[in-house]
Amino acid sequence: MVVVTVVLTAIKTATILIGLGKIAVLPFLLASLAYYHYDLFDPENRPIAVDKVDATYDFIIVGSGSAGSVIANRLSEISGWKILLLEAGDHENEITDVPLLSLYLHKSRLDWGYLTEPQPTACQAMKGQRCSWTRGKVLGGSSVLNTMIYIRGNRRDFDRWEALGNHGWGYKDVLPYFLKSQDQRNPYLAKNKYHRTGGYLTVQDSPYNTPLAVAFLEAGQEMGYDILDVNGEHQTGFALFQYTMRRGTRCSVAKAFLRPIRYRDNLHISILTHVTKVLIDKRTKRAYGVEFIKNGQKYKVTARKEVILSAGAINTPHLLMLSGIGPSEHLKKFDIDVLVDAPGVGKNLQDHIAVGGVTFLIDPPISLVFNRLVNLNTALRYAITEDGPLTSNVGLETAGFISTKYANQSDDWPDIEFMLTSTSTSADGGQQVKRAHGISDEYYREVFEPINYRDQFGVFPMMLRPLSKGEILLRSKDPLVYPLLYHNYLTNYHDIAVLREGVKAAVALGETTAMKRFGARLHQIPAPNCKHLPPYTDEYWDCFVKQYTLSIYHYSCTAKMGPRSDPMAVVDASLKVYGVDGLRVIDASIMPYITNGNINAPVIMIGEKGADLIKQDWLSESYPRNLTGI
Ligand SMILES: Cc1cc2nc3c(=O)[nH]c(=O)nc-3n(C[C@H](O)[C@H](O)[C@H](O)COP(=O)(O)OP(=O)(O)OC[C@H]3O[C@@H](n4cnc5c(N)ncnc54)[C@H](O)[C@@H]3O)c2cc1C
Repeated sequence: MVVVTVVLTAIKTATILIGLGKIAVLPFLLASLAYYHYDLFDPENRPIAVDKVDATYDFIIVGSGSAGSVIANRLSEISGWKILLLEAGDHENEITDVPLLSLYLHKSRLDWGYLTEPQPTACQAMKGQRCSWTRGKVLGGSSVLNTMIYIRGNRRDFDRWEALGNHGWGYKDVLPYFLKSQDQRNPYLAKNKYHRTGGYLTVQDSPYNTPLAVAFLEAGQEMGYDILDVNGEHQTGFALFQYTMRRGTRCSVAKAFLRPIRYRDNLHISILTHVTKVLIDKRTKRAYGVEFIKNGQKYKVTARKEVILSAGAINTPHLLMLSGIGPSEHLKKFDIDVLVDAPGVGKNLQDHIAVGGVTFLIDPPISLVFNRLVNLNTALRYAITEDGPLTSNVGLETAGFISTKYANQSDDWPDIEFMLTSTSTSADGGQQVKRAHGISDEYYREVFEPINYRDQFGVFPMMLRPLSKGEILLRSKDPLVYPLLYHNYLTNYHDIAVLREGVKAAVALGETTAMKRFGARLHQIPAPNCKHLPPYTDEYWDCFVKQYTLSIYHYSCTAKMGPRSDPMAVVDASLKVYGVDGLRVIDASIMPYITNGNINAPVIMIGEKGADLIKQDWLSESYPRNLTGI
């Protein structure tokens, strides 16, 4: 009876909350899960959320994403401190656990649903020329919607941060914080000094790979690259992805860092709570609390020690500006009292973009064709043996870090990451990928519809160190009105050139013997806006990269860390906001430059290190200075 009730509730959640009713196999999947994995369904497993918050806390954390959840865990280790974690979204659910279904979460109620302003330089294949900036609005933040790829970046990223004047952020300083979180389940990797077991965050290999995963590795070797651990000594080369997964299901930060501490009574978590402003004393310039809306009511809560903004690289600068910290002329236009003129807030926005549509058709039926895979058999495999196609991260199987001619070839700092997928845009017949990426009907119809449901693989070349920078501006002083998002992608010609070379290398990968074995051939229908240009020329590719420009959702750097001498720096190396006491930013916003790879692991590291910086400031001298715990 309990199982039946749980299944019915789960189906209701899946259909009403995130609109998954269209997957016919869903009820069966959920029933199998409930039967074999009651623990995953058990609502008692979830972090406990309070209905009402108290009047005051020691620390208030805004946002429970990849950084915020870590901070909530680490600060509440100190039993004498009382912590409040405020999150605009709701709990995760059973569907957010299933790796293959993550695209269904885009544009659902678990996504803020941001769209960029139309700009002519990129996303020309998208509806209204707007890029979809998917962002988690749920306990666990974007770690609940992401594709779980675990990449730490390159040691040079952090050494560059330090060289800018951010003492304590060099690679040797941050490596212990990557290790602190990690529970590496691959026994071979766990043995090397770059990995560790025993942390809260489970990192594992995919339980399921298609034959294409290994073929991609072989293709990389044929192109002259090594197969290596991309989170180890060197980065240039090919590898199967490592994922933040646990036994074939998503290991979000809520699962990793909040569930195990659900009984800590000094941590209060309030969900469906939208913070609208940081309260700052105008005279002393000290942050003393926040204002928020819950159940349609406005509330205030105060902090004895600090307010910590971990609302992510879009919402953190938005909140700073609403609170009077930002470019003064811009704030004045909206009649916002300027407390700190901080010109860097919302600027320096960096993201990783990839080129979509580099699709290869193949002959054997070995790729992830959606309607072939989501069936009773795969549902049972997922539920009983924790593997099978449902554990695939939407086909992302292999990484390739390569250097184009624009990177220093003798250095190990690649400028392109191939995301090699055993599926591609039209393998689901235009149902999910098209919707998630926001591709226009006309573009899809002309380019992809002719190969709906065909066996295919994709090479998504992602540019790692963009020079084009976007910005976030207020649209209104009403905190519930979304800000203006300008991506400015490809406004620096260098970025077009790097991506073009990335596409050429992707085409070359399809020509390797390893891929030709499957009859690989490039899908040739030209991009509609570029068909006047001769194919395979630089002019054609330069046009092509501006069409299906795909954000990889790594917005960052919008409240950057830097020394006081840098007028655009928003926080110092302790992540304290310049010009205000009692306020820190700890999330993807603080990166001065985006890291060389997918950024979830670096943001978790920032959460770990940020929590330690707080402890170092507030705990007595006798408290251990090295808090990495390893
Ligand atoms: C679809 C998708 C796929 C991705 N895939 C990968 C991947 O495979 N690998 C990888 O490394 N990275 C990936 N990323 C990126 C990575 O997940 C994010 O960069 C990272 O989670 C950002 O962490 P954060 O703490 O800065 O922000 P978030 O995790 O976004 O957390 C911010 C939290 O703050 C809450 N919040 C915001 N405003 C308010 C407010 N006013 N009041 C209360 N709460 C608020 C939000 O609801 C959210 O929960 C992906 C991201 C997305 C969206």
